[in-house]
Amino acid sequence: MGLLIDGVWHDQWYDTESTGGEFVRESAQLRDWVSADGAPGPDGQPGIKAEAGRFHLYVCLACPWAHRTLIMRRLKGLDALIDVSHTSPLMGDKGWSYNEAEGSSGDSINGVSFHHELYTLADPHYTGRVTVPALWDKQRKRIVNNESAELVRMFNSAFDELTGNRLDFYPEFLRQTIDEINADVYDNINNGVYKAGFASDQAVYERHVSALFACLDRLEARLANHRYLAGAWLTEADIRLFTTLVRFDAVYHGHFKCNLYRIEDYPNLSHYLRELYQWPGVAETVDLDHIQRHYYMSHDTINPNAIVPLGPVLRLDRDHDRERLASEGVYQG
Ligand SMILES: N[C@@H](CCC(=O)N[C@@H](CS)C(=O)NCC(=O)O)C(=O)O
Repeated sequence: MGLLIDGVWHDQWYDTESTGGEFVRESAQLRDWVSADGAPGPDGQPGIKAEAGRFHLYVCLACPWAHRTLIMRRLKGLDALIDVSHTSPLMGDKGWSYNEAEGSSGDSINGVSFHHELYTLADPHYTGRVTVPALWDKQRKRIVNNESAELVRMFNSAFDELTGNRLDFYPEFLRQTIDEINADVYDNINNGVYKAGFASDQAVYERHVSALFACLDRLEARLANHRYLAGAWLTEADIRLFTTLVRFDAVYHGHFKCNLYRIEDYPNLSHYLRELYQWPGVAETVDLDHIQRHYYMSHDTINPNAIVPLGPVLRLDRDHDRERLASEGVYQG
């Protein structure tokens, strides 16, 4: 675990002392945008034209942010257009590695041993955290974008002409609802588990765990009469919630002490989780072995002996009862 300062790697745990025990996530810095015609991104980010075979996705299979991009890649039929390398699940003192002996795929594009080398290949003076996912441009030999929320949006539409896949996970008529849900879910759940788990102060931990479970209660109520978060359509909001839910009972409940309840204890959330897990293509993106090994073996301030628990047994392929609610599936643009 560490970061680059002026292109030099420093092994350093998150600094929660200067923030009163709070984990504060740094914003992603690389924000160029892949679009169908090379047009700029929605906030004016420099655009790059979508092309088959030009981009490579670097992920860690354990990472919930990277997992969003892997699901979108699969559901949008991009597997043949965007190839992938995955890191070792273990994040050691040099950060993410491509050590095949530990379960990485290796880096088939640049042949680097450590993920931070990709950041300094294009910018030898890079300063900041070195994160997955990262989308690599083979032509310009640099990371295009390292913000998963934006990669999800690009994958949703930029390659449609090339794939013929018109599934729209962010349809115009649902955007306001999706944006509102995303904001709540990001702050209290996706990032909420990290704010609880990395807190180094009792009161800070308690505040974030309380906010997390208050949000889970809101979602549980919503899912009583909505098949998906935005209603009858499956959208990116569901994909973004799924990657945290699927890690919850296996990791966040124990390792991050988010343990008032398990997802299994919520009737609607647990059945919803199983429906999404069983959605064609999704289960193949879930690697619970990498997920558990990553968290329990990479955070030595939290779990110094790096013992990985044997349970829980999740059985995500059990039946679910979500058919009782109306579904429109994914909107076709
Ligand atoms: N905003 C980024 C966050 C990505 C992120 O924090 N990834 C974690 C893995 S789960 C990471 O690489 N952390 C390394 C670090 O913080 O040093 C995104 O959503 O893409």
